[in-house]
Amino acid sequence: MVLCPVLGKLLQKRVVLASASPRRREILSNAGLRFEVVPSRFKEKLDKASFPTPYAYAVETARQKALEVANRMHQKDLRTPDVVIGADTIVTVSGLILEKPVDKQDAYRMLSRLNGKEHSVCTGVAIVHCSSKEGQLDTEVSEFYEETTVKFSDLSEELLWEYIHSGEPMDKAGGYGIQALGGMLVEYIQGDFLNVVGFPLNHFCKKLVELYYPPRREDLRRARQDSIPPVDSFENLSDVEAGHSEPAHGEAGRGWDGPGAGGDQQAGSAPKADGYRTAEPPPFPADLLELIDGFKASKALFTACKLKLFDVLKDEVPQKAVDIASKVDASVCGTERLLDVCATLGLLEKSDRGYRNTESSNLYLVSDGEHSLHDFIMYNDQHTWNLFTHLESAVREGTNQGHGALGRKAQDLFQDGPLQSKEDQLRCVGATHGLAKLTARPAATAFDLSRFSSACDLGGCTGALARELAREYPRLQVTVFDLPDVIEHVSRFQRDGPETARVRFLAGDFFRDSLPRAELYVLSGVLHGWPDDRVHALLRRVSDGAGPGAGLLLVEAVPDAEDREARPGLARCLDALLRPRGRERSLAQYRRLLEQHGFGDVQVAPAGHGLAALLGTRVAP
Ligand SMILES: C[S@@+](CC[C@H](N)C(=O)[O-])C[C@H]1O[C@@H](n2cnc3c(N)ncnc32)[C@H](O)[C@@H]1O
Repeated sequence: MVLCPVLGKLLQKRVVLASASPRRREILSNAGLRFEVVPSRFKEKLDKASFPTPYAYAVETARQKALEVANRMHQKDLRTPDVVIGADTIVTVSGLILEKPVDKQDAYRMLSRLNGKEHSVCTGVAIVHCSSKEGQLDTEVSEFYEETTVKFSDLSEELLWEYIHSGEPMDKAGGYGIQALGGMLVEYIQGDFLNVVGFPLNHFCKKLVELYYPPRREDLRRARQDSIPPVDSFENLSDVEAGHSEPAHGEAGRGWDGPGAGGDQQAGSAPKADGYRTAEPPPFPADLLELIDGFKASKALFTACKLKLFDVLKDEVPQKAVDIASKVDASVCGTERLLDVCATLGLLEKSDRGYRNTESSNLYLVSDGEHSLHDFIMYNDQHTWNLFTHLESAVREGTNQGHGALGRKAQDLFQDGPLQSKEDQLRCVGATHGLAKLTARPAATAFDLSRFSSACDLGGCTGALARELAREYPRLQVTVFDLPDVIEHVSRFQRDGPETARVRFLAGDFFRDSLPRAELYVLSGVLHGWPDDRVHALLRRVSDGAGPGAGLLLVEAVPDAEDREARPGLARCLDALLRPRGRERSLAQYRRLLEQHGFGDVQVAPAGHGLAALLGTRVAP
């Protein structure tokens, strides 16, 4: 839905956002704008001292970013974009400009500077209108900036470091993101919230009003006597009222009222049944094309990980394609193309000196990093990719396709014990570890568990959640209970920490072997993998071993209506159709399972990333 009629003015145009920021992308797409994303390669290295004000610097950076994309697309594409939007957000405190932190120490320096004080967040925005005349690119640039004042609370060192370790500060100006965890640091703001997130939508719309609905002649005549009234409202404007449909400086005669633009059809341009005029081309389906190409982007990432490109580039020093190609034993032309695609996807930075990892690639894509998702990506490449080639039959038959995709007989999939090669097992363990590292902290802190002194994480894999629990509750001893084939690999995923001594690993089968005694049992991401009879069998065993007052903590993805609308929910919904065994269950169904097995007083809390946590207490039998 187009929320603001003036944005409808851009619907028939090829609009490009010259920014890799997911936050800007979200703000603009939530407002109904359709656009392509082409991250700018302009390096933010203008001499700050040469600008009279910080906002002049932000506006110029935004302008350069947008112009770089406009020029590149004009040279490389058959179609020049109509509008390119560039933006640059900076944080200033006591006259100093803070951009994105380069590492954790830098993030600490920035956040300490902001601690307990007011600072200013300024976003410069450039709207570049492009046209091509005899093969030459012609551009007209409109620019503006928006400033918001933000006040941080007095924050402890501990909190600052905890926030830094969450990884959130790294790709954000000033080292914090107000829309997520960073919101906790902020006492108040004065001004536009979305400006702090990364894009001043309100001012952007006002600017479009200025451009697309310039004052009428009679207004100008009146304005000669009075002063020009500021544009402070855009909600009620329509083409009919304003009598214009192109920017003041744009090409004439291409007016089109897109759906939601609020304009009437004009005489002589018969509307078709789908609402578009016969003579006008329909809007460029950028979102659809992006969706069609989506699998190529995933496969490019999978291939780059398989070749270990990100391992080669983990040093800060940029490297040339030819050197990278020889290190990964691949062709120079193929490697160069893949590197360019990775740079376009925002996974690498490209400069005259070569390619290098972004901060986020160093963190998540290098294969041996503490937070590496390499195994998870490889698992998706090798297993999930194949599984999804069976989506059509899964949808037609309404059954899981694990047997087809994995080449096994259906009944084998319900066997306990090892089903895969050692190499596959290790990859599965690594994949589970990578994901569990992302979700462990919110799961461990969803409830106050300080009343328990012992816990047993059933199917706890490498102990990612167990370690978070031990870190959060200093008197808690945690046993991780998992299959022998898994426990065999866990040492590869351990790092030293003060909690290490309070986490132990025990090999066993939770359907057959006796379960360790504990005050708190944990089942995280386990139950959805089993059909009802197995879930009841497992819960019966847990319930039999738990004394009155013992806790059972469940952490599971819960597919509710809202979740299905979100992308991760959508993917999980299809996963559930394709996975070999197990089933999705609602929050109410999990709650009922707990109660059926003697766990009452069930509390529910969100555990982040679409997961829910449920905590039940064993009632006396
Ligand atoms: C999807 S993983 C969840 C891992 C972890 N709890 C988490 O939250 O990320 C399921 C875990 O259950 C373990 N598991 C499966 N069957 C088991 C059994 N019969 N006995 C013990 N553990 C088992 C698997 O080895 C795996 O580590």
